[in-house]
Amino acid sequence: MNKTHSEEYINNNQNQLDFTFQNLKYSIKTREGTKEIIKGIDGIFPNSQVTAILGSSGAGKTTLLNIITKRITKLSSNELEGQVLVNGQPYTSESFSSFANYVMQDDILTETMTVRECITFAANMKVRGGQKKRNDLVNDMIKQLKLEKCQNTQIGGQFVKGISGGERKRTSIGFELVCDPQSIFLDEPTSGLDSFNAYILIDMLRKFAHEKKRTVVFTIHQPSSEIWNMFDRIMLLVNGKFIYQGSGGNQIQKYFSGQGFECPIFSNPADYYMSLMSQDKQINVINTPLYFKNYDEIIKDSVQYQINFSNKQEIIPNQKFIPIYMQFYYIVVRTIQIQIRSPILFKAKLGQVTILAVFLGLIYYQLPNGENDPYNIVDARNKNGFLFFLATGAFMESMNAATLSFPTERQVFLREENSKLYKIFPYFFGKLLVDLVSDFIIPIIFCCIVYWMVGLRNNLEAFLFFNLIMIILQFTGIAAGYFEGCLFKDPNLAYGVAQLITLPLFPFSGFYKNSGDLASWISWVQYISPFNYAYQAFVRNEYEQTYFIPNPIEAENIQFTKWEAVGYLCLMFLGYLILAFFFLKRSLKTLQ
Ligand SMILES: Nc1ncnc2c1ncn2[C@@H]1O[C@H](COP(=O)(O)OP(=O)(O)OP(=O)(O)O)[C@@H](O)[C@H]1O
Repeated sequence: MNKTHSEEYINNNQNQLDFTFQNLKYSIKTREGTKEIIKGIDGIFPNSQVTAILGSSGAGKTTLLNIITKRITKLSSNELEGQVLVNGQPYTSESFSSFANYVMQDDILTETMTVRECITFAANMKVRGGQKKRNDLVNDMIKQLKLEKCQNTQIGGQFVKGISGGERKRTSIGFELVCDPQSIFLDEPTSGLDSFNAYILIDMLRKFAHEKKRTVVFTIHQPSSEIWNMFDRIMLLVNGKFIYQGSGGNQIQKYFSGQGFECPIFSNPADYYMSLMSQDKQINVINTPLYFKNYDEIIKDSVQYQINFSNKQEIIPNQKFIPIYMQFYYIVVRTIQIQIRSPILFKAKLGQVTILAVFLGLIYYQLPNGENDPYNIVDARNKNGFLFFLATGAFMESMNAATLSFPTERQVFLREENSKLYKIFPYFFGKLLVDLVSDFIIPIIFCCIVYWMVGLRNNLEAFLFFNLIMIILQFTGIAAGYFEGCLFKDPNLAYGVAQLITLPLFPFSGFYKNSGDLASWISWVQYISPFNYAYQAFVRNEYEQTYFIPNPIEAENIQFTKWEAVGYLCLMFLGYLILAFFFLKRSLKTLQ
């Protein structure tokens, strides 16, 4: 062997992963008591093989997969015991994602993205190398999964019809497989697929295992006999314990026929063994202890032997985070794509703002500036009412929209975070950047209409400062919305609580009640009210030069300069963002 070949041999060997588990027990605490789900089992998922886990519903297949993939960890509400290793080494959920991927039962994908864009996003986030390499991988994956016809169709969801359930499942698989992980775990990958497409998929996974020496493990219900014959290794699980673990094909048939459970000719072995495992039949309930006894006597030692001699080579993970700035870039590009795909949202906002601006402009049309009647308190009060309306309306409008943003994307975010596609920092700030930029134009349009219609101070500097206040106010609203959205996972709850937290701050704006008249025990609230700072900035900006006597700046007890007020709004913006980031980080949990 020359040097290159020997290096390649070592690398290939190091990339072959054997997952082993010993004395694995898992139980959960319920109101009725402790429920044992996995009952002290040993096993091995060898590299270069396809392992299928079968069992009746509720046998513990998904739970076993969730434990091996580190989606289940020890909590106060459960008990988890035993050793789970890869190549003889323990691993964490973080390190798992550097050499393995997991396709869960639920296909959580971004609804407005197309099939190709979804798979490309995963490739961009996890595959190192040039764009050409990534494009080739994506093209290959689309071809292998037979997704060519729908590659440019949006995933779709509750409101938009998109791809079919089977195509969705295959896209989910492509999303994980495109990164060429050293091992892949799949929970019921064939559910929703017709028998032909199920066959194609398992064949593809088999080639992936055999040709690339990858570890492939999945749970499966009702495989056809053609699919059954493709399994290298089969695990049969009944009530959290194995009744068989070993090679597929003739060997499993020999094992069971040796015990008097002969699979009838011309019947599908999978159906036959599933019928043996069903706990709905009385005869199986009677036979189950016998299955376990035979397993302990005939199979257990050989599994132990395989575990002892499993691959112990050092692992060289092949999936690493791309640099943070690249993660940020791809998040930004995707968020823009999502926003462009929902032009209705932007148009609705634009329409709403324009109509509102004209409406307000008509109601407050050309308010007097006090030149002809400086003592007219009603005129000054009308103008203040308008400024107060802006201070609250602009904030609430942007906050409400932003409140829904995180909860509605939560599942996708958790799924991608669990797959370690990106870190929370680029996700959060990538989204924020797009939201801020797209919301930049709206307040400017609003100001251009309303400022001159209402007849506010006829001065360019005052007009520009008015725009600045509106922009900062909208940004603060977005940050407040992020905070409330990160606090709750349910969009409706987040929206409701946002109103509950914000509405009580209205009276502390200085308009409804003069800030100098607030009782001392409650007057501190004005300092956490964004409406107070916005209202003060608007009033200062408008009445810096005025004919009104007394000057409303004094009458309204305005304490801050306009720059100070805007500065405090900026601080609130930062404060909300820090809180939002903290709660988003805290909300991270392992998807099971
Ligand atoms: N958090 C939980 N709380 C209560 N019971 C649970 C919990 N998680 C799992 N179980 C129970 O554990 C058992 C095994 O669940 P699991 O999802 O692993 O079964 P499964 O073999 O994958 O079933 P299926 O084929 O129907 O998906 C079931 O009886 C399930 O109800």
